[in-house]
Amino acid sequence: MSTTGAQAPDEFGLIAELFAPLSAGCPGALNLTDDAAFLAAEPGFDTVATMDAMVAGVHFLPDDPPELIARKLVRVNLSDLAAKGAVPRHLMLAAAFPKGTGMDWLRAFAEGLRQDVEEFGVSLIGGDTVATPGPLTLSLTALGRVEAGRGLRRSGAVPGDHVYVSGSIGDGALGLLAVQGRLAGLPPDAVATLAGRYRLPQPRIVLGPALVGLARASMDVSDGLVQDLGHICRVSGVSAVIEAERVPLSDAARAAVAMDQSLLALVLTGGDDYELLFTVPAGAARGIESLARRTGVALTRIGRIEAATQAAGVSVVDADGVVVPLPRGGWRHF
Ligand SMILES: Nc1ncnc2c1ncn2[C@@H]1O[C@H](COP(=O)(O)OP(=O)(O)O)[C@@H](O)[C@H]1O
Ligand SMILES: Cc1ncc(C[n+]2csc(CCOP(=O)(O)OP(=O)(O)O)c2C)c(N)n1
Ligand SMILES: [Mg+2]
Ligand SMILES: [Mg+2]
Ligand SMILES: [Mg+2]
Repeated sequence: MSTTGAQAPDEFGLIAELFAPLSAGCPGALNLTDDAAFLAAEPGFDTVATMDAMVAGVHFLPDDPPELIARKLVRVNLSDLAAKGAVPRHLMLAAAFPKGTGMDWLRAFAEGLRQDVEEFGVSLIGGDTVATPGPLTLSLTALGRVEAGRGLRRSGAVPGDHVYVSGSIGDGALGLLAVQGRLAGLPPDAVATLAGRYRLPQPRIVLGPALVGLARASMDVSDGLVQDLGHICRVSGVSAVIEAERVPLSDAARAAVAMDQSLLALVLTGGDDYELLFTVPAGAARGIESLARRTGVALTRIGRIEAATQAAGVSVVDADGVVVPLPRGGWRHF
């Protein structure tokens, strides 16, 4: 690689050394030496395309480890593909690195990408690399495939459906508090677990495709459980009730809420979960149980779909059926 010094990246050397090896699984990417990549259309499949951006200070902390920033970027996108029932195939990365970013940082970032490209069996087929006077800004496009016409949508929930969520809710939002040192009093192993869930979400890439033909509506939880279920409700023309005590909490999150009850609202609305939220007909409970066993992912019924009441009407009720007041449903950038 031609650089003017060990720590001075050069745009084309960077692409050749750090990113081109990640394209190896896709011959049409031409080793990242052309204007664009060529992807053969696959008969019988729909291509599913999604894009999420991440900005330092907004989605992660500027001094988070570069490997984990890269892997979180991959995972938040694969989470969207999983939510559509799609199997991930290709990634495209637009990266705006702050001027002065050193080669060590960039190598570590590419190493994180490499780990997840390998783990999830995808290829980096293109992108763009620029320098910015602003904060680190990353955008990833993820392409996947699903049997034609069978992809899962946010629309399709009907009154009487049961609402399910995968894994546990609230760890990501609590994890941000953990990495900021704002969960003093929590045992160190719980702090570490929550921090890990914030920095390295686990996209449900096996569960998502297995929900095809089973879920009536599906999305991933990124902004916050309540707000995101509101999106399903709005496009499905229904409302929903979440029973707060049914929402699955990890042991670490349970310990945090036991320490400070006010954290329950953060669990329900804080986001950064990257779990799947879906509805199924009431009679599908056995199918869901066996799916949970097969995938090893906990699937918990947290509520029900009802006829539309108000716009995006999601209410959260406690064990006595009393509405739990929440200041907001989830994260909003604006
Ligand atoms: N700047 C944009 N240009 C085009 N489409 C966008 C833009 N921002 C968001 N979208 C689209 O709006 C929809 C909702 O986006 P978003 O709330 O970010 O979904 P998610 O939380 O799953 O990433 C998606 O279909 C997304 O592709
Ligand atoms: C440093 C930091 N502050 C705050 C948050 C909380 N946060 C920022 S964006 C966001 C929502 C998810 O990001 P978004 O860009 O909306 O992704 P999408 O919903 O499009 O998948 C959350 C919960 C965070 N992850 N990191
Ligand atoms: Mg998005
Ligand atoms: Mg999503
Ligand atoms: Mg969002």
